[in-house]
Amino acid sequence: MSSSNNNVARYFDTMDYGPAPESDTDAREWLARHAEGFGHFIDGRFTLAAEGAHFDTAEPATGQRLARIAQGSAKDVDAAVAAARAAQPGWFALGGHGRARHLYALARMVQRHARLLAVVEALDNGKPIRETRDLDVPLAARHFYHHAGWAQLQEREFADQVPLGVVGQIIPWNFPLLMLAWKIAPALALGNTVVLKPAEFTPLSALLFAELAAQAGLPRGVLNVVTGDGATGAALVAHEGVDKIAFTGSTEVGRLIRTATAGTGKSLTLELGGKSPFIVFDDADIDAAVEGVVDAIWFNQGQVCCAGSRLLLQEGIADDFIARLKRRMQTLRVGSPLDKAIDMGSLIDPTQLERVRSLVAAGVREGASCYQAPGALPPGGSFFPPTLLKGVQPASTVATEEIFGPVLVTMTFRTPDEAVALANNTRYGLAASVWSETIGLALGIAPQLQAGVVWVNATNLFDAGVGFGGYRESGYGREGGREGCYEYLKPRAWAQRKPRADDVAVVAANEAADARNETPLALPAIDRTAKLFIGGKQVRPDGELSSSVFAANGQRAGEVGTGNRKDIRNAVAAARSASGWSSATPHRRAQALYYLAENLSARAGEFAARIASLTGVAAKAAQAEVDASVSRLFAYGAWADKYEGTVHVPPLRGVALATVEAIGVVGVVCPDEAPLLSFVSLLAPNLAMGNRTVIVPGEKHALVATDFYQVLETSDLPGGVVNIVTGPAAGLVRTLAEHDDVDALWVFGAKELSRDAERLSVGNLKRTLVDHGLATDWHDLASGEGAVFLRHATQVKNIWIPYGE
Ligand SMILES: NC(=O)c1ccc[n+]([C@@H]2O[C@H](COP(=O)([O-])OP(=O)(O)OC[C@H]3O[C@@H](n4cnc5c(N)ncnc54)[C@H](O)[C@@H]3O)[C@@H](O)[C@H]2O)c1
Ligand SMILES: O=S(=O)(O)c1ccc(CO)cc1
Repeated sequence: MSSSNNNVARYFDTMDYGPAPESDTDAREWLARHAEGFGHFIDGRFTLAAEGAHFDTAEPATGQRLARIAQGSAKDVDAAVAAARAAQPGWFALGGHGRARHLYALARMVQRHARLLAVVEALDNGKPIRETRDLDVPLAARHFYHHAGWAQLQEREFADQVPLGVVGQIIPWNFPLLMLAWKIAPALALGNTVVLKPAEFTPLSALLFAELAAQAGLPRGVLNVVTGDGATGAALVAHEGVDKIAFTGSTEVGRLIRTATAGTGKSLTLELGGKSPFIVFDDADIDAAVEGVVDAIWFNQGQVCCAGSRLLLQEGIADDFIARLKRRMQTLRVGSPLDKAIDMGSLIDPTQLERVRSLVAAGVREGASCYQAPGALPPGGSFFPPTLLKGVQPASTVATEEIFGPVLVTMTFRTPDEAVALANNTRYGLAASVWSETIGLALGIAPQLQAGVVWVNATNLFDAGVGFGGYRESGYGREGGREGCYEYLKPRAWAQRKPRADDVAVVAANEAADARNETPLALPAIDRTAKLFIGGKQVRPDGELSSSVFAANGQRAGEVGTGNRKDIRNAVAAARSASGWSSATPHRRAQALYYLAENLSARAGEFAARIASLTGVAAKAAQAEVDASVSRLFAYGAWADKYEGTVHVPPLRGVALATVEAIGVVGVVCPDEAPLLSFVSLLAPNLAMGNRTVIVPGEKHALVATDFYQVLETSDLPGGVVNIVTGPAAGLVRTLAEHDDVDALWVFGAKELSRDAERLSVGNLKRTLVDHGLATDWHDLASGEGAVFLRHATQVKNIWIPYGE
């Protein structure tokens, strides 16, 4: 036998792979054309950095210098925002079809240059070419195709919405091209223009994309790329000409951005970290689940925010599962990113390598046993082997901290309830994976998981038509699908809101009444101190204090309790324990809302008199407010069983169920205007969608809300679903915003209240809906009622269910 035959025979013995390198010639030529250094991409061309600063990036897999990148300054950001601002009206004026053509051209462009993009991405990030070629690039193209479709349909599907304007987008290094696509495709499709800041480690695919997009005819200024580090990102966040910040990255930086944008009126979406559970029940297809784990934690070296990094095994199968997993780990190949036969490439950078190493060491110190796949790692880069930590305590560092590397921790559970408790034992809520051959069990677990995405017998499935995003401290907002589009739009009616001028509504209504020669209703002779309403009962305020509420004619109309921090805490505890409301059927919630409407209607005269005396509006106007409130309760009763999810059909054999879930406990602060209607308009969508509320009525006319206690008491709402705390809004907003058991906060009223709500909600990253002091016309259906409130009262969970053999 010849020696070459001998070699072939050896491969049959070992079943080993030889190297299969992808050519990097085109990528190196492109880099060579920019050897002098890249500028920022502003207004359709590369522009020298205003202050001339540059930094070098390195190839993670070799540590060698890769490119010279401009460090963006505030001046560069300014130029990019100015270009985006100048381009935005023309871009929107192109119309949906015009933008659809451009998005379609971008999709085709990504496909035409797929190989170059895949190689540049692998060089820049250190991830395997197999992943950039087969996942990142095709999925990026799919995002442009999908959003070309939304652009085409915009005038019909989003007729009541307008674009936000100029959007600042900041992305991380783990999926540089894909994150770019997730961000810019919806923003551009819906008529916004963009300033994008890629991560400092991986700016190349964004620069290449911008260059190619200009060649593909994207109008100048529509997409601008400013490179640089966190300081550049911070300058973009701070820029007054930006209408929205869309951020993907760490929870830590997400918090900084929440604080920096608070009170500025900028929209914000945050896609943050995760510590996702991978739950395997004892009736799962074990070999399939082992493959699932490989994909969940060793894909992209575990630098995946939705990585299934906590393996939760049912006790009876744990030993067998771990044994099979270890065998599989021995076959994983770590190597050069451009080698088509490897499974794992390099971590992004030596600092990340060091962080992963030290977290694994901490895990071992905390008592975990560590198993690492054997085999030499390539020299030079930031390689780390597939790692499994066993015997991990649920409260330990490695079980709670996002490692963002190829490190899996494992724990066991006995019952489904224990599995859910362990899975939800995290501050994050990005994704979860459930493995069981019993479909009823898997689909019963999915709604109980606090996560924006649940994969059943699968992991890491994505599609442009299926929204992606987190619960809890994994952030808010969705990318992809219809819900992702709303993140780049605002209601047309809200775009016209004007700053609230105190008493404007009352004065206008009085003038209108005078003009019609109507007499305001007489002041009812009531003088009592209204208590608070907590846990279904009227209770005295903790501080035993009250303050006067005055009628429009200046006379004292009554007293309301002055709620304090402790009252809010009691109200939140009552709301927390009324969790049954969130799982009540939509039919039940609808019935409760109709019944509230019935009870309010029965007292219509009483409420109209109260509104007229407190606000000074004419009898007819007061009656109209009560009628509108009854109608609003009906409207949300109607929506309760109609605002529901969708079945997506992504390109795989299976479906993704977009389910609409309650957020939990929502704090609501009401404005003074239209005291009954605004109160009902903010309460009812929350009730309809299953939230429990702690509601602070507008201070000035709070007696209207305290009269509502009787409507609540004669309703069939469980105690704790609606809690009402009267008192000065400023302090109560602060307490609600800082409370970690409040999941969302809606604040309508003075501008400063919005700022405080946003700034102080940073602790548990609660979702906020605030008006920035802009008055809402509560009588106008487009402004005061409907889907925008329902969207804010819910979060979408996508449950992926692949099927077939
Ligand atoms: N939820 C998701 O969809 C998702 C996706 C990918 C990554 N992530 C998360 O991203 C993190 C890893 O990425 P990273 O290390 O690049 O995150 P990072 O937060 O450090 O950086 C992300 C981006 O923010 C910029 N930045 C840093 N400081 C800033 C500041 N003060 N103001 C504005 N911008 C600033 C960076 O330059 C970079 O472009 C992980 O925590 C991971 O979970 C989340
Ligand atoms: O969870 S993320 O890190 O954002 C992420 C995005 C896309 C993909 C697609 O392969 C994987 C992970």
